[in-house]
Amino acid sequence: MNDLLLDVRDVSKTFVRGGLFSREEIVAVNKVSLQLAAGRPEILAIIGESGSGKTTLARMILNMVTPTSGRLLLDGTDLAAISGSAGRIAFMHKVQPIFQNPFESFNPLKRVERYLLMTRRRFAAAAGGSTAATAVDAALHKVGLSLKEVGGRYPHELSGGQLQRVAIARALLAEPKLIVADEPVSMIDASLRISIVNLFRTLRDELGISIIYITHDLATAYYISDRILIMQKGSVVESGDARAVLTAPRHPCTRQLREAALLPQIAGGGANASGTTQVI
Ligand SMILES: Nc1ncnc2c1ncn2[C@@H]1O[C@H](COP(=O)(O)OP(=O)(O)OP(=O)(O)O)[C@@H](O)[C@H]1O
Repeated sequence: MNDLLLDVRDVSKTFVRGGLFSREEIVAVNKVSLQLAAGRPEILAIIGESGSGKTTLARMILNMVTPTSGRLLLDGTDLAAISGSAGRIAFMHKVQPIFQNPFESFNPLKRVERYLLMTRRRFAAAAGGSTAATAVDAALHKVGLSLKEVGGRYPHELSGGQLQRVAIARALLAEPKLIVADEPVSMIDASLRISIVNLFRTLRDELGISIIYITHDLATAYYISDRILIMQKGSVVESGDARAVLTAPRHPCTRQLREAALLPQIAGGGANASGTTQVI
C-alpha cells in the first residue's frame, strides 16, 4: 500500500487566452503541493477568493485538466499515465466528484434511479455480487434517502438538497477513497447545508472516505474540516489545522476572508486553536 492517497507535487496550470495579437497567460494554479495520507481519512478544505484557482486545482485532481507542470499521483499512480477506458474506470473507482449544482449533474429528462443503476453497473465488476437495485438502495440509505423515495422521480421533482444527496449516493456507488466536492452546498438552501456537510463527516468517519471540500463558506469549513488550505492568486498562502488557521490566521488573505465572513465563533478565537499553521 502507498503511504499517500493523494500526492500533488508542485503543480501549476497556465491558461492562454486570446489570439496572436492579444495573447494573455493566466496562471490559475502556481506550484501547489498537497498530500493526503492513505488510511487516515480526513476532510481538507480549500478556501480562497473567487478566481484563486480552487476549481482548476480540483479539476487537475479529478484528471479533467492536465497540469502545465508538476505531477499528481493517486494511490501511487501518476494521473498522466492513465489511459483507456479500463484505466479511467479504475481511477473513478478511487476518486469521485461532487459538483456545485446538482441539477446540472443530471439530465432533466432521465429519472434519477436510471443514473444510479447505470453507475452501479459500470462499477459492478469490482464491487461485489449484490443486485444493482439493492446496491443503489444501500447507497441511498447512506445519504438518508431510499430507492422507494426517489424511484420514478425526475431531477426537478426533488429539492436541491435531495438531489445533491442523490449525487453523493451516485459517487458512493464507486466505493471511492476520495471525494472532491467543489462548492457542494453553495446552491442549496442554508437550512439544508449543515445536513449535507454533516453527511461528509459521516462518510469520513463511517466509510473512511477522504474529502477535498472546496468552498467560500468559512463557517462550514470551520465546522467540518480537519485541515485547511488557503489559496490566493493560484498559490497556497497558508495551510494547517483547520481550527488553528481560522482562529489565529497568520496570512493577511486568511484574515481578510475571516473578517469578510463575520463569524463570531471564529472571529473571537475562542475555539481550541491547538494545531499548527504554516504560512507560505
Ligand atoms: N478554461 C479556462 N480558460 C481560461 N482561463 C481559465 C479557465 N479556467 C479558469 N480560468 C481562469 O483561471 C483562474 C482561476 O479560476 P478558477 O475557476 O480555478 O478559480 P476559483 O478559485 O475556483 O474561482 P471561483 O471561486 O469563482 O469558482 C481565473 O482567473 C479564471 O478566469
